[in-house]
This record gives sequence, C-alpha cells and structure tokens, in this order.
Amino acid sequence: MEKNYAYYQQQAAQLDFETRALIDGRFVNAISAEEFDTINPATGKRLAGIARCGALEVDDAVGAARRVFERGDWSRASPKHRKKVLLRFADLVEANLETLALMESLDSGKPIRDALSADLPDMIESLRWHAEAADKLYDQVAPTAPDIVAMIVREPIGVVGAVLPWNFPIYLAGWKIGPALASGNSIVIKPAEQTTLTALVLGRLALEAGVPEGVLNIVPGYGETVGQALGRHRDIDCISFTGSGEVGRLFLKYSAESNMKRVVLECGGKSPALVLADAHDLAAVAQQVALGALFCQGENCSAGSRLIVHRSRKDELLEQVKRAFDEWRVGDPLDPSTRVGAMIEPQHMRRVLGYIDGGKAQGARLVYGGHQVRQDSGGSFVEPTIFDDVRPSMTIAREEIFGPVLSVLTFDELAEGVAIANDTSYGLASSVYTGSLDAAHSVAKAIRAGTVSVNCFSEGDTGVPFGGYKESGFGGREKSLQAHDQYTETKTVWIQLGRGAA
Ligand SMILES: NC(=O)C1=CN([C@@H]2O[C@H](COP(=O)(O)OP(=O)(O)OC[C@H]3O[C@@H](n4cnc5c(N)ncnc54)[C@H](O)[C@@H]3O)[C@@H](O)[C@H]2O)C=CC1
Ligand code: BAL
Repeated sequence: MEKNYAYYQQQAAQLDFETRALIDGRFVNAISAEEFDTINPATGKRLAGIARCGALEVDDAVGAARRVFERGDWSRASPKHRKKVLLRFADLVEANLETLALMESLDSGKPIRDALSADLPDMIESLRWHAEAADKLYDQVAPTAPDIVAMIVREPIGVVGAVLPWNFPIYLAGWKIGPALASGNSIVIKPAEQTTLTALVLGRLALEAGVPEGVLNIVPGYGETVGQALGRHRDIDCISFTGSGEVGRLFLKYSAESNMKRVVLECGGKSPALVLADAHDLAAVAQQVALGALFCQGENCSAGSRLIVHRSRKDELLEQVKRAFDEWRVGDPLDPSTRVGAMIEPQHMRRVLGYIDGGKAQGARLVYGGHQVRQDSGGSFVEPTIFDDVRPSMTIAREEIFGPVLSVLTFDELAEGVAIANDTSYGLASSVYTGSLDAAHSVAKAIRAGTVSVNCFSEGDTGVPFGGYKESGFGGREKSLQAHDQYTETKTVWIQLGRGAA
C-alpha cells in the first residue's frame, strides 16, 4: 500500500499504547492507580491515560537503578558487552521505526515526515554512535616520575535522572540514553507529561535488547512531582535536563538543597541568522532561514528565530523568505505533505499568539501569517509568521517564542550586526551567510553561541558537541564524546612503585 496520508491514518488508528511506568524491569501502574491524559495536539482528543507517578515511584526506580549499579550487571560489564546490547537496542528501535514515528507524531503534533526522516533516524544514530564509543574511549596515564604510575580513569557517575521536554521526545531521549548507558550508568527517565508514549516503547525495546532490569527506568508524571523528586533525590548522581530556563534553574536549586548532584542543562535559545551584504544566492539563504525558523513548528531550542540582515539585502531577502515560507504547508501531522504540524497544547498556542499580538502592539510590522489556523480540527495550529521592522528591544526579538515566528532586524555595519546577534541572554545556535571566508571566520569567532553554522542552518550531527553559552546551557555538552563527560567521574589512581608487596 502506498504510504500516503490514508495509510498513516489507518496505521495510527491501529496503534496500541503502553501507558505504565517501567521500574526495575517491570511495567507497573502508579501506586495510587491514578492516570493523566495524553492528548493529540492535532485534534485535541485523548490518546491514552498514562500512569501518574510521584515521589514514591521515583524512590522505587532510583532504588532499582542504584541496586543494579552496585551489583555491576551493567556498570561493570565489559564495554564490548554494553556496545553489543546497545547496538541490538538500536536495531530494535529501527525495526519499529514507523510505529514509533507514528506515535511520536500523534503525541507531539510533529509532522510524520519529520518523525520518519529526522527524529527516529537521528535517535537511532545516537544509540549506535555512543554504543560504538563504549569500547573506544581509552583512559590515560599521566607523565610522572619513574617510580610512579598515575592513571586517570573514567568511571560511570552512577544513577542518572534524565528529564525530557516535549519537542523532541524520542530524539532527546537518545541523546541522554546513548552516552549514559554506554558509559555504564543506570538511568531514570522522566518524559515530558505531554509526550510519554514513545519513551515507554523504548523501555520495552531496551529490555528486549538485553539491558538488565533496573538499568533503564521510566517514571511518567508531572514536573512538580516526578521532576522535583528526581531533582531532590539524594541517591541520584546527575540530572540531565532539557527544557525551559525557568525549570533548569529549579534543578540547580534542587541540587544545592539536596546532595549537590551534577546538573547539566540544555535550555533554549533565541538564535540569530546573520546575513551579510555579500551573501550569495538569496533564494538558497531563504530556504535555510525558513528551515531554521519553521522546523518542528519553531518548537526548537535552536530555532533561528531572528533574521538579522544587512539593510542593502533586506527587501530582496524578505521576498525570498516569504516564497520559502509558502512551501511550509500547515496541516494534519499524519499527512506526509505537512511541514508545519500542531503546537504542543492550546495554552502554548495561546502563548505564541500572545507574542504575535505583542509584536504588533510594540510596532513591528506583520508581513506574513500571524493567525491561528485549522480551528475546525480541534487542534492547536499557528501559521508561519514573519515580522519586519523589529527592533532589538522588542519582546519578540528577545524572548523564546517556541513557535513558527520569525523576526526580521537590519544592520548597516558588520560590527552592529554581530552586536545585535549577541544581544541576547541566550547563546545556543547561530548561522552566518556570507560569500567571504574571512567574514565567516571572524563572525564565527565573535558570536557567543555553542554552534555557529556557515551558509546553512544546522546543529551538526551526533559526532559534534551541542550545547549553549550563557543561559542556554550549563554544565556540559550533549552529543559527541563530550556527552560522556556528563555521565562519568574522573578518578586518579596514583601508584608509588617499590613500596608494595614484592
Ligand atoms: N528544548 C528546549 O530548549 C525546550 C524549551 N522549552 C521552553 O520552555 C517553555 C515552556 O515549556 P514547558 O514544557 O513548560 O517546559 P518545562 O521546562 O516546564 O518542561 C521540561 C521538563 O521539565 C519538567 N518540569 C516542569 N516543571 C518542573 C519542576 N517544577 N520541577 C522539575 N521538573 C519540572 C517537565 O515535566 C518536563 O519534563 C517553552 O515554551 C519553551 O520556550 C520547552 C521545552 C523544550
Ligand atoms: N534542537 C534539538 C534540541 C532541542 O530542541 O532541545
């Protein structure tokens, strides 16, 4: 059967959902037997009732994670064994790619085409990449005096709490599970309450692949209960969090008020796309600008939400960007021709529409879109939107909107453009478009952001670090070998020769 809209609708209608927590290798209901609803953002309809866990289930999951860690079934397994199991896990995710993509699209509102072509393949790559690293990351021996051997060894940090957002639920689960498990830790995952379904399938597949019981636990529930209990738990060694800066700060507080656990935060952005006067091929630039602004409905921490363009090229580029935006059709996420799906929930849609109203009120010029659409669907849809004549002081140029809204600002001198790009409390990603190698390098050095992409919008791949400067990030990087630093402790073993037993 052709894999068209009708096919995906039919497949989606046949899905079964796992809705229970995974603790110590068993799927269990919440102790209270309570559930919370997970809703399809594209229809407003309930998909399933999910186990509503709380601090008691967090205790059980952390206890199980700690026991297996101390027993060593996984933490002291040979790296080769961990690699083999994680590669099998990746294969199983791949074998279930379409089912997981459908579930992800239903639960998060993201277009099925993105779930199939980006979220799932990238998640699988993350598992494989870190699995392969497991038996290739060597420890070190320091240069010392001849009667000393000083070894610098990495050890798993212990029990990791992974707190996930709703914008890339399975993909970001992969960012955390891959390196955390490859380096021998146990993990307790708290999915965002809006998007729990795919994480629970991952739990089943991990067990099937041979990840020992208790090594990977999933505790669904709300942030104030499950999230906070993880953050304050004295037997968790590291929290890896992705989400808002506001909640990121809470995790720092939880850590300070409990056991000083390591906290790694990945917290959003207001990323610039800086287009210099000598940029080539504005039609191609416009395609990248649209991708940066609209991918995942703009619900993307690294979204290129500020277009900062040299005044001499503004009018021409703006026309091209509008044309590029025309290609981003809003529609039912299950329709493979849809490129802009549903906002995660009605309150978030209202927040995005509030920013649009605020932009108009502050004097920015709405030149494209600007409205809620597809009301009849029952879902939360906002059309791609462009504001021109935005000043750096306006709220839409400063705050993370997390929706398909692009602000256009102009500059005359390059230094001014760079200053506007850096005039933000965030520093996650950025793009620069130029025909000059010199300018590309100078701007890349001057921009204070974790990623600078030149003549494209990109976060790179699994092999390169991802994370933010300033309030976009704290404590480390995701992806690449640097991700393993989050989840490992460094131990120095200092051996004095000639004083021990013969
Ligand atoms: N990847 C990113 O950078 C993301 C950024 N955001 C930003 O945050 C805004 C709000 O989105 P939310 O879903 O509300 O993000 P959030 O930061 O509230 O949620 C992220 C995770 O933290 C948990 N959480 C919430 N409150 C908590 C608490 N008091 N203690 C412990 N854990 C808690 C949530 O349950 C979820 O698992 C978005 O509009 C966007 O600007 C949101 C999601 C992802
Ligand atoms: N851009 C992928 C990571 C995130 O949105 O958090």
